Amino acid sequence: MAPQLDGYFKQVDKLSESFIERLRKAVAIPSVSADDKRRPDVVKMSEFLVSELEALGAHVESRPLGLQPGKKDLHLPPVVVARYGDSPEKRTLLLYGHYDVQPAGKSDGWATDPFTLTVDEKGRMYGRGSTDDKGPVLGWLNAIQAHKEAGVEIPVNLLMCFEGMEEYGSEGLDDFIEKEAKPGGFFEKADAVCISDNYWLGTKKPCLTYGLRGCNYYSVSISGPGQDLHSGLFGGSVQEPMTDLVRVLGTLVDTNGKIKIPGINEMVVPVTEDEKSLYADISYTMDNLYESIGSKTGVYSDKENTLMARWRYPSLSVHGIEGVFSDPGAKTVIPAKVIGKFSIRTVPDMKSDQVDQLVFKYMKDEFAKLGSKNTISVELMHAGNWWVTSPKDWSFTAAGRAVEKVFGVKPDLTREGGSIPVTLTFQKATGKSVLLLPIGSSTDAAHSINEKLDRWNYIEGTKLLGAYLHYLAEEGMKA
Ligand SMILES: C[C@H](N)C(=O)N[C@@H](Cc1c[nH]cn1)C(=O)O
Ligand SMILES: [Zn+2]
Ligand SMILES: [Zn+2]
Repeated sequence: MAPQLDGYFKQVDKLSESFIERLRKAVAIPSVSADDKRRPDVVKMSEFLVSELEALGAHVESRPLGLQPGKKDLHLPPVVVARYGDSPEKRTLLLYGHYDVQPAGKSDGWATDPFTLTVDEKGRMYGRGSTDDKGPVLGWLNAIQAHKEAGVEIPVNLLMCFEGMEEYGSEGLDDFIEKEAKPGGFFEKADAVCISDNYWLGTKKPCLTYGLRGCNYYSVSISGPGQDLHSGLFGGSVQEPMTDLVRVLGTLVDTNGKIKIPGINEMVVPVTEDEKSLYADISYTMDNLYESIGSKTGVYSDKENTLMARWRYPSLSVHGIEGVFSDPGAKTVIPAKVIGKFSIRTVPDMKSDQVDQLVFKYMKDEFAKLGSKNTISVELMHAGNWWVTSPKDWSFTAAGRAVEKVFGVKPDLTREGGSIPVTLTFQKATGKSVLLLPIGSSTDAAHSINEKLDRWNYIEGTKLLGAYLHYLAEEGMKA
């Protein structure tokens, strides 16, 4: 195996500039799933993937998902499914990734245009989607290309599933996966599933991830006046929706992240001594946190509590308010209707529907305490489940060997604070091992301004993804 991998690695290095060009083209397509006006760009991004995969010789299909629930005449972007290799002698790996991105605008504070890949002198490649998740998705395509051009056979069959709504709760994908995993479906032959869509704990040491938090995302809308009002003419004589909203939002969570909604924390499984002992070996320091967040404003001063807060406890974040004055300057307006957005990251054993009921009741009760004549409505916008698995199967072993081969270290075993809604769906629908194999680092600023992927992570990460396929084939023979 080793000489074959050496040929593959050399080819990855040779092709590295073309891989960066591939990422440049992908980042230039603003495939923002949360913005209805950008839907044609999300579709364009799916077409880009189709043409890149076809050029590599894969069998590719663009599958429609129908209309987006709750939206009039707006179609969901297609799921791109592909097959590369179909040998009955080989194991089959199903890859999942997403080609949509979070919203981004220069006015948010980006140093460069978010949809122009900008590479600096240190090899940091800035652009929306560079690390989440266009870079890792293209990493798989790069791995196929480098194998082909090096004349090295890929020792497993590949199935691919790339979606365009992950950043909006993977609308419509659960049913699709369940159907395609059944006999006769596109994913029927999958022996394992691998997802590259999260991040290392630091900047140098790779990790294998065996857990994710879920995410229940809510909107709370408060309205009163029939239109926006002049605060000089009406301030003091009308009840203001914005005042009510900030007061109810302010009751959700305290400064140290404690969720104030009764019943939520009670659903969390207690920490065992065994679990506590796992944290000691993880390579993580408080400086890793400070480097990632760009400040020293963490809640805890030790790594155990910091990691537990990220991985195994729920959190509640307030994200924004629609309908407000948010430009520079001083506008004296009373907004007539405001919509707050917040989400709860869920963990074992929280039940999504029960969380919803607790949230709805709490918001209603807190609003009632204000004695306001305005009206409130709270809705769940989307929800995705948490997922935890055992990191001890053949796929994790294969990935651990690939990390050692490419990076010369044993990977950390981690859980992830973020969410990938369909992970549990893949596990349940296929009944197979699901592994998260990230290539991005803790400083990549996914979802934030100045998102980036380091050239080193992209290229060495492509080597890692390719090497994993070889060790998977080996481990698959033993399993
Ligand atoms: C971890 C993954 N790359 C990611 O960013 N997932 C999103 C998924 C999501 C859930 N609601 C909206 N988007 C996340 O964790 O926020
Ligand atoms: Zn994301
Ligand atoms: Zn992602």
